[in-house]
Amino acid sequence: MNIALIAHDNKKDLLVGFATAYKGILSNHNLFATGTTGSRIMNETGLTVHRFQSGPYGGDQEIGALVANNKMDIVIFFRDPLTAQPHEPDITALIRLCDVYAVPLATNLGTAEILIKGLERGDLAWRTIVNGKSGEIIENN
Ligand SMILES: O=C(CO)COP(=O)(O)O
Repeated sequence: MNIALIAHDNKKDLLVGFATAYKGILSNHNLFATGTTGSRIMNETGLTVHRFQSGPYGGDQEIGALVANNKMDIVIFFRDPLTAQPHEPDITALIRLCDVYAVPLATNLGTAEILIKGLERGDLAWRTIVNGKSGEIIENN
């Protein structure tokens, strides 16, 4: 499965902790992230992550494009609800596209844990059936 990992600055520690805790599961999948989030996950967990632009420079939109092409299976986006972001329209657009395409989206730790445990249990196998085998969208991740 293709999994996007994104966190705003105040949530990056939380996402790195999440990625560390679930490294065993995440390492079986293709991971994608916005720029700074991806760097931190790679440096602090050792996981391989394909990095897009930083969020304010278009990273959310790049991930949104994959969602719109049904090539992203899960989005874990720990957004910061207490801090205004300069690229708020991009954030809203990504969340909207997840809803348009019924892509499982977790915006907080509680939901992310349920999602990752469901992934491990095979609850998301329907996505492979619907979309075909994922993982070939970007070879050099
Ligand atoms: O701003 C972001 C998501 O909206 C995250 O971007 P970075 O991972 O580059 O900090």
